[in-house]
Amino acid sequence: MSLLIKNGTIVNDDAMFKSDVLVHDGKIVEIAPSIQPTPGLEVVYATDRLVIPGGIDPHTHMQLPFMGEVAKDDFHRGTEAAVAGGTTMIIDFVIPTKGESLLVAYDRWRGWADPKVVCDYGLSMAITSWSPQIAEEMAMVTKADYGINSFKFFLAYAGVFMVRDEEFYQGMLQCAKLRALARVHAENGAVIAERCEHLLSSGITGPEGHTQSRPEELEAEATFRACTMASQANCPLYVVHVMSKGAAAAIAHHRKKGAVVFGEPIAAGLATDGSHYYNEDWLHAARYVMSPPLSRDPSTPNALMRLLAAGELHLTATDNCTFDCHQKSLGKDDFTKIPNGVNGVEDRMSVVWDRGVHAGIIDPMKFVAVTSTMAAKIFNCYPQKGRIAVGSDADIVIWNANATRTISKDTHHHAIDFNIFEGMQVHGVPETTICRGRIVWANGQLRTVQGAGRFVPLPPDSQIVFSAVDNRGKALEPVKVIRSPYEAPSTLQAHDANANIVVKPTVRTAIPPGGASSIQF
Ligand SMILES: NC(=O)NCCC(=O)O
Ligand SMILES: [Zn+2]
Ligand SMILES: [Zn+2]
Repeated sequence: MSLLIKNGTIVNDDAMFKSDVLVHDGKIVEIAPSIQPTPGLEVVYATDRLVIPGGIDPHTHMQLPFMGEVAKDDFHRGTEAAVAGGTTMIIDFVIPTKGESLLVAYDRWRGWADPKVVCDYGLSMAITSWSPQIAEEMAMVTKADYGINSFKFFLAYAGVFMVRDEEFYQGMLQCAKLRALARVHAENGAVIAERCEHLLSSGITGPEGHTQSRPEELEAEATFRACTMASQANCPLYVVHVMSKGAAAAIAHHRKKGAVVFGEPIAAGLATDGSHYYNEDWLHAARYVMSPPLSRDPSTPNALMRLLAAGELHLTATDNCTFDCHQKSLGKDDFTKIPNGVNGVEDRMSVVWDRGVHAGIIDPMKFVAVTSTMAAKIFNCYPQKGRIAVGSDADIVIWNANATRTISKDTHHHAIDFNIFEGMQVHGVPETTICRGRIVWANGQLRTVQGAGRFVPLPPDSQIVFSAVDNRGKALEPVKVIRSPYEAPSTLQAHDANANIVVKPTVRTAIPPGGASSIQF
């Protein structure tokens, strides 16, 4: 099957130029200023439009069983929403229950996703408990048959997904050994659990309790701690859903010291804020419940976009994990029972264009970088994905930068009955979405086939993630001091003979490798 895209402006993360694009059998086979249509060739005109790599959303939770419910967008509805919004690949998470084999959980997720996806997808694996078997299985799933190259650790959701610091550290040592990326949900789960109890016992049962149980500094603290621990393990780290300025500052602090850390803001955090939790309409407020919560500081969304522009944050995702009004209402008497999660996969591209490019903060190339190319590089499927180039997969979006649309539950493709961006008018519209050479979205209509998407195995040792790690590791190697055997001073030897006499040795200060110390002994 062949397709010709004519008269468009190609945008990659590093260049923009006018050119035609010829697609054959799912791949881009030619890029040239003017390619002549041949009989039988389907031609799509992209005059005054941008031709961009399809979006890659590296953080979704389709049909996730969570908090006693199952997320409404399954791999079918969720990927339909994705392509309607200009995203052509998602990376979802296998999340085993505590103690469960990674291999068993992996098979379950593949069983859910493979028959349903309408676009390509990859998988990341959560580590929710620690044992020698889990360490061994981590090694197995990084092999080509399984195609996992990242592992996520939750520092929140006490008793469910949360791991202890020592488990997280062991997990990161194993990630570093396997050349896999560690990802972290960074919040202080222990303090949050305490605060939830305190708020409930003070009579605060509504969604405002959710945000008050998770002040921003608990995200900042956990982000700083995670970065520090990753640095000690010499393991690259990817912080998912960066929701606050404090968390972003922690990432920037560690990057300035040479750490390999990536930060991912999400569509919700870039376009809306935590004022919704205080809405007097309970259901309105509950719809926004997610963790970490949306920032209560109204200047945060713009600040996060500026940090993307400055390169202090690196790529965008959505954390798409949708629960409908009925599911949200299960927490009507207790905010800790409101299923956590919001939509985003359909609207991310438009939201980032609107708040980023249209607002004059980023240019179209940076837009491509933060919605597609960086994800492809970090998760090691570049340039198969994330680039308009000969040989790349024909995952392409024809983007109308001048059109606007109004986001609404009435027109979206999610399986839920509300949209957290309801009523928002956004500039930047995906007019045509092409997945591996097939048009799946055009003229406002889906043309998808269930199961037509493919699983994309993600190999370890991504260049952008691991190239600095070995040299960095040399500076962290343990230092041994070669000394002559210790001989006790004669005064000590004399007193040793008399056990009743306590000897106070001369006080001196030692400076251990890695920094000055005031330890006295
Ligand atoms: N974020 C959220 O509230 N729900 C999805 C699970 C997670 O990523 O923490
Ligand atoms: Zn999370
Ligand atoms: Zn998530």
